Amino acid sequence: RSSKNLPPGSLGIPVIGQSLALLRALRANTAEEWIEQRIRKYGPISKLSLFGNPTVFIYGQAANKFVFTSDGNSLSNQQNKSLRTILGEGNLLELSGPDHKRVRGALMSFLKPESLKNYVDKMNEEVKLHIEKHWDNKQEVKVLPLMKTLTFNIISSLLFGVERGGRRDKLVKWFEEMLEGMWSIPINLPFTSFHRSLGASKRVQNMVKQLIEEKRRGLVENGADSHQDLITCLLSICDEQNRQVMSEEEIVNNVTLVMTAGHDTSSVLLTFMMQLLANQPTIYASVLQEQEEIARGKQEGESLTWKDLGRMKFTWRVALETLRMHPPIFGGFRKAVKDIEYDGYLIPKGWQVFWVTSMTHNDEKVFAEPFKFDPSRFENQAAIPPYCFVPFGGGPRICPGYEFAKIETLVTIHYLVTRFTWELCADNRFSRCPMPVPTGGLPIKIKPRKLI
Ligand code: HEM
Repeated sequence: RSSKNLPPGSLGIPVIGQSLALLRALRANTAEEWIEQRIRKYGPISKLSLFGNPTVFIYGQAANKFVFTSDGNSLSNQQNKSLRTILGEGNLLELSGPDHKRVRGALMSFLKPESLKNYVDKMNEEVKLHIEKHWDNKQEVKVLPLMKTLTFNIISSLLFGVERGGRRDKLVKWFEEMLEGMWSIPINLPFTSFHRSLGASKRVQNMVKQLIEEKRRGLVENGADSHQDLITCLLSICDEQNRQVMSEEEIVNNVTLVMTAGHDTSSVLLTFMMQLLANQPTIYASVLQEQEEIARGKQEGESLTWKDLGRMKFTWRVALETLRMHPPIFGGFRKAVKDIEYDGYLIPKGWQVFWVTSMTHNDEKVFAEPFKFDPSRFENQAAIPPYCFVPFGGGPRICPGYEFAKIETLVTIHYLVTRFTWELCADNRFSRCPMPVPTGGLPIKIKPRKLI
């Protein structure tokens, strides 16, 4: 045991600790203040108890670097038990060392920009169909639920090759049931939400197994394109001995993870972009100008291309600034694999380490006037100190869906901005559950617009 002391703070009431206080603050959207208060009381490093585990909260550039770059020998990934059971033990979040590298490498072979650039057309088609079905001829829409539908459909089509129809409808229903219990207490009794979620997860996983079988047949019998979707791609990746790099169970677990990790996050980003654009007329005008220039160069019905996305520089800066101010992921946990000394204190083996995204995002030493919406901060991203802008995390576990999220965001905003004008019907408040949810799911009044 180290001679260092534990950080200041209290572990609170057994089991419950400070979990309810944090959850209450998240729901009231005062979690940042709640954390500021802790810092004023205990300083930059403090102990508390969250979700049944003793925890050390740390923040700032050095803390982020420590969390994101520590290898599995000092900090391992720490997910709650419900999430782990529902997604399955072979999901990337549970893996470390060579297994993490192997599975992540396989996922990246589909999610890297060089592969994804071939799917802009497909993304484009999903977005246009979504707008025809849910936005055209409407006066009022709720943005968040629609963005969830859209991002789910994009994932179904691009990653699983499940197109519109009965199968996709079933998948979305089970998937939503599965999500409900992911952050629940892991008690498996017939009336608990964890139990319902586990049942839904079985159905989702069975469908993925069925898909795997179909894709395997497609590859063997019909010589299908190995890059037609994520599942086919994962089935085709082999090592030097020609053995499949990922087991079937790993494919099932990771396909379910990607569905979960890529769905809410992107829909939250799109929703807050719509809100911020409605509140920022000058920025909205610049986004519109950029998008109209691209739209004017297109024939009727012509799809956006990878090159077009490369020209949407200002729009992407707006997305980055939205992520700075409203990061979908509030923060996360790691687990100390051994006793660790950090900043003069002891983090004992088995304790959690808690990091919070907005601590550096709202730090005026890093981002001047942090509460001002200013996309120009991202004109020179290299000037932002490392480990300070972390909506996608950092280090070896940095979000592998970054490029996927970027493409779907740019394509969606292109069509929404060029085809509609909108005004907000509710206030700008939101709560976190744990993703940010704006009042009423962000209802807006929309009007169609023509290209000028
Ligand atoms: C705006 C959209 C998104 C945001 C803000 C976001 C944020 C994050 C963050 C913060 C992490 C790291 C968590 C940690 O270090 O503990 C992460 C990991 C991950 N994300 Fe995303 N994400 C987004 C979109 C996506 C998409 C579209 C996909 C899939 C297509 C995806 C798949 C994943 C996966 C698989 C991991 C785990 C990586 C690992 O452990 O190595 N994400 N994401």
